[in-house]
Amino acid sequence: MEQSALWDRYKKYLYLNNTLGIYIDISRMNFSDNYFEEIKPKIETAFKDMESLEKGAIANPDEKRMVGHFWLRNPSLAPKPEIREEISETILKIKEFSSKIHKGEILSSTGKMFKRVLLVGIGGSALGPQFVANALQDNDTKLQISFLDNTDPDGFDRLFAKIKDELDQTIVLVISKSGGTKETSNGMEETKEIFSKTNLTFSKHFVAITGKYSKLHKLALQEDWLEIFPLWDFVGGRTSETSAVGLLPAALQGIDIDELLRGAKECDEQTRRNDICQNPAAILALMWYYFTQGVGGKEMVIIPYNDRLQLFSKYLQQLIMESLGKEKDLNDNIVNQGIAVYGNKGSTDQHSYVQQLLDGPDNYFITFMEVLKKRSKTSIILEDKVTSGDYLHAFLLGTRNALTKKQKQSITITVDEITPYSIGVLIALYERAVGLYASLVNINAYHQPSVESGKKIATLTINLQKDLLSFLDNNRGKKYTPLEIATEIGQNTEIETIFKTLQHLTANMNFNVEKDNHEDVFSTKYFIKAN
Ligand SMILES: O=P(O)(O)OC[C@H]1O[C@](O)(CO)[C@@H](O)[C@@H]1O
Repeated sequence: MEQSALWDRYKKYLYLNNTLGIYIDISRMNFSDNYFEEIKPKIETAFKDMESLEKGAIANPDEKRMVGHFWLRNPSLAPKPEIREEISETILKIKEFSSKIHKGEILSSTGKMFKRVLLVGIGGSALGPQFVANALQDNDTKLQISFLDNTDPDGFDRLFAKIKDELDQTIVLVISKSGGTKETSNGMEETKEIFSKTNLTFSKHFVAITGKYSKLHKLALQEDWLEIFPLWDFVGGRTSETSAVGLLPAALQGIDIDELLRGAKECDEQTRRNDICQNPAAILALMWYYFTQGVGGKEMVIIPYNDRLQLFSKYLQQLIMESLGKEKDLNDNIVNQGIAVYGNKGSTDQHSYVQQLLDGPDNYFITFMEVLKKRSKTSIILEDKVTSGDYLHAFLLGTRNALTKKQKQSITITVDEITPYSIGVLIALYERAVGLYASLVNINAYHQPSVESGKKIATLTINLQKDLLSFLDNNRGKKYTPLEIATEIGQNTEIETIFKTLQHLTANMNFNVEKDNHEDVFSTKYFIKAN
């Protein structure tokens, strides 16, 4: 398309909202001029689905629960008075608690002011807080934040070494909606251990954010933790950033959570509109739908030209892929829906995978994210009339044009600046776009039926490890090949798992499993020395 025709298309389709401080340019997606008209009946059904969701319909049939993350930023919309009260009370409690921490009215177990937050959580219980911290935390932050979002022992050690001198001034947020996620409970136990090794009373540092009556809730009550904040059934992990999951860590860091909530609330108001061209979430969802033809199997590359948005793609990866990656549609047909999400930041990505985007397979569309205000002070002039921010701007336009020249499609989202408000807007925008897209392709965006399968197999592996350790322990001094062990414990079909578990055990020192090296790795014998 000629440059002048592109400009006409740009003007025709630019979504611009001064209240939200956002522009969405879809002119470089190749939909036809009658696309919105043709798709109207479908998106109108999606609008209706969303409306009933907001009114409290059971939108998650297998889990039999409501989906109400929108109520978190506008409690008056919640369908029941007790929900409204609980949401408002929790926001108040978060603010009061954080203010007491900041003023030193709540002190650590050693009577010191808290300086650090350690967040222990995974998936939706960490990705939002990580994204928001990276976007909004500055040097004047009230409390520095770190994260444990895995069950990697080396990861634990590295982080504990980093914060060990300030452990007595660290507040630990253990976040788990279900209260039973293994990675999180392992992180919690390892953190407790570090506290007790340092002779600190952990309970005076630990705060739980979890569902009522969950295992974690009971434990926090029983061990008399510093505080407990609620999570509700109607908030899914990946849409929990505007619940205590996101608000408490943000408030502790000194981020203005009222502004974050206001951004999300005002974005919800705009994305509730039934006119496609006035609804930024509908515009996004319809672009995704246009590109995937409603059958998925494509890639969405998110490239923000701003370091603060670097974790946005990681955050969206869960929001989009856990919501839209589904085997079956709502009528039980096998559809294998999904859009793969990846990205990092510009212009860094220009020096990484953009080469493939330009020359490789044509199975993706890009969302460029532009932030108009590059800095809060004036910049040095690097060369005649040019600053570093001008280069950031130029690289975005350069890459975008280079891709257009190669017939690659892209959306560009522009925000005025990165503030708690604009971050709230972006979160609500994508939450709603995901919901609308799910309706368009007739899937349930609010369950994750298959994530359990990996967890179940992990449990079987752990049980197998226990069995083989008991066997070696009961036969100390005797040496066995993996196959002999498998036969002895009656698990011949699990030979590969047994082989890999033996390799894992001998590489670690915990249970004294040793091996006699043999040149045929499968004939190597394993044993525990006799006492
Ligand atoms: O907050 P929880 O219950 O610990 O769950 C953590 C994450 O695990 C999942 O349930 C699935 O892996 C995610 O949906 C969720 O965000």
